[in-house]
Amino acid sequence: MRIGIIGGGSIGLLLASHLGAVHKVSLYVRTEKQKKAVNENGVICDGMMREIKAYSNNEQMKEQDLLIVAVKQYHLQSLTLPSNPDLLFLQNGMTHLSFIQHLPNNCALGIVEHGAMKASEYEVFHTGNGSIRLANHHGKEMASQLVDLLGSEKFPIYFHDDYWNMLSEKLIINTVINPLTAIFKVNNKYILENDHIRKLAELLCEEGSRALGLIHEEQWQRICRIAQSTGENQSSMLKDLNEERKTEIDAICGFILKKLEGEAPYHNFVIESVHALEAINYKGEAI
Ligand SMILES: NC(=O)C1=CN([C@@H]2O[C@H](COP(=O)(O)OP(=O)(O)OC[C@H]3O[C@@H](n4cnc5c(N)ncnc54)[C@H](OP(=O)(O)O)[C@@H]3O)[C@@H](O)[C@H]2O)C=CC1
Ligand SMILES: CC(C)(CO)C(=O)C(=O)O
Repeated sequence: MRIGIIGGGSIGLLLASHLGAVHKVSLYVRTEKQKKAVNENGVICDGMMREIKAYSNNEQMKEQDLLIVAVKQYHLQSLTLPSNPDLLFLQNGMTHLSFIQHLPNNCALGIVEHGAMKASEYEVFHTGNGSIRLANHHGKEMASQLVDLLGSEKFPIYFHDDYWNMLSEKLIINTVINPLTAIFKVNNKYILENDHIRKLAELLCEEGSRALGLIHEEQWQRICRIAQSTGENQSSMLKDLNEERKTEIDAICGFILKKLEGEAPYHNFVIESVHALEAINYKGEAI
């Protein structure tokens, strides 16, 4: 299968390395510097090199059977996607649903439960072993076929029959753990270990569950399990702030706030707080 991966970040490089073992993978990047680096060095994941061809956006994109979109939510609008290949979107959050709904392509969605950290233009570390879940969105149903074609024992991929449930169950985790760990600059386990952060986490969980039609008590138990199992990790939002990048706060917490028509005071507070931290980074005011 000819697979194009758009975005040579942590997830794009991780996927290129794993899927490149079996499929013809092309990596679409937006800088000449990264294109040159990948074409000269391949993609290296945990020290293992895989030869991958990198292209600038749009070069031969329409010849791919499948395009996997691995850019951040806030970069989706910058993409020009050809109308024929099947598309698979892997973003955290849920604001991409409005972007996807108008696309003429067959579209599927996925959630990534791996941890990955980009170390250079062509190198990535697989920091948390997990799985990927896929569900159909619109057009020809392709998710179960992709599960069979792309999954392996080492890199498991599972089918989910309801994209809304699949994304909601990931979103509720991110809307609680990510902003609090980013604001307080703590690893995930502090959601449980610090009584004050825990109280705020429960309040965010209540708002998030209400917005998504999920049962609060069940979701709180899931969040506790994930905060424990990923206890030593930095959340992706904390990493974004530490590396002075924009965060996905609007795609994650902003989706909940919009669903509740602004009636979510704790979400409102964390959204403004994370934007304040982004602005402090941006202006170089951090102390
Ligand atoms: N990292 C992780 O462990 C996990 C990430 N996710 C989700 O996966 C998605 C991707 O995350 P992640 O890989 O970490 O993000 P990164 O920021 O590491 O990578 C995103 C990449 O997209 C590239 N990009 C942006 N715009 C374009 C464009 N127009 N054309 C081509 N490339 C473009 C960026 O390029 P440039 O470098 O030039 O800016 C960057 O390399 C996010 O929604 C995230 O929430 C989900 C679970 C875990
Ligand atoms: C599950 C969790 C919170 C792990 O860190 C995550 O998905 C993230 O950091 O974005």
